[in-house]
Amino acid sequence: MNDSLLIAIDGPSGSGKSSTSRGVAERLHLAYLDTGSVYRAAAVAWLESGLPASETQAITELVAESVFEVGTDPTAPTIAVNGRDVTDEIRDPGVASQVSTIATIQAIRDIVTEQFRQTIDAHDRRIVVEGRDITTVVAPDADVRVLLVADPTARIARRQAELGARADSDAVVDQIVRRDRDDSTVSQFETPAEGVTLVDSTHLSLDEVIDAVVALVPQR
Ligand SMILES: Nc1ncnc2c1ncn2[C@@H]1O[C@H](COP(=O)(O)OP(=O)(O)O)[C@@H](O)[C@H]1O
Ligand SMILES: Nc1ccn([C@H]2C[C@H](O)[C@@H](COP(=O)(O)OP(=O)(O)O)O2)c(=O)n1
Repeated sequence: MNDSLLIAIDGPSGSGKSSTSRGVAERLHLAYLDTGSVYRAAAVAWLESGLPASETQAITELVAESVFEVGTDPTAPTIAVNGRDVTDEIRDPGVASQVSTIATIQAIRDIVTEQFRQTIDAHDRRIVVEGRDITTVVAPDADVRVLLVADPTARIARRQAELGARADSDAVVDQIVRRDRDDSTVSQFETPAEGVTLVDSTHLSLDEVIDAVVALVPQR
């Protein structure tokens, strides 16, 4: 019997991918892979290196030589690069504002995509994977494929609420609107690809979104 259950969730920044994916993984006892955390950890390594953004070849080599370790427990996801835990550091606004430089280098996408597929296989394809190109590139053959969207105003408000006192309005808008624009030059996460279910979370609670995704799991 094939009991794989691979759930792919894509969407723009602040649409609720991480919260939803973690909730679905917990409910269905699946592992959880936050692919964005790897792009963010690669950005941490690059920013530390001091290489200019124009040095794409050297940045690609740096990422190729880096070792990423992703903790896939949905209750406590972690990310380390070259043996250093950067779980908290990857959320710094300075990383969020620069990460698209990494994410728009196609050679880097190819390297990490291969690593994501290895992680999926290492979990016998019982995993929820979230990002921007999971339904289209990383795992287009997933059992459940969802594009999770929400109005930009809702996404900005959510991110501001999350950052609380740390929130700088201009920076939050930049991280949502400008970053999505940059990221969408390399991934298609604004309209659902064929076979992908669109879920709009603008007026749904987190529990309702989790219910909507769980309801898509094929019964066998
Ligand atoms: N359906 C929802 N309704 C209200 N707030 C939500 C919902 N889903 C997520 N959030 C909140 O919005 C913020 C961004 O969610 P997150 O899961 O980090 O989004 P993403 O991974 O897509 O960037 C978090 O603070 C989260 O708690
Ligand atoms: N599969 C993926 C995952 C993330 N990315 C890019 C897009 C973002 O700029 C960064 C960080 O992604 P992340 O999902 O952590 O971003 P948000 O939390 O949604 O704001 O990586 C990507 O290009 N492809």
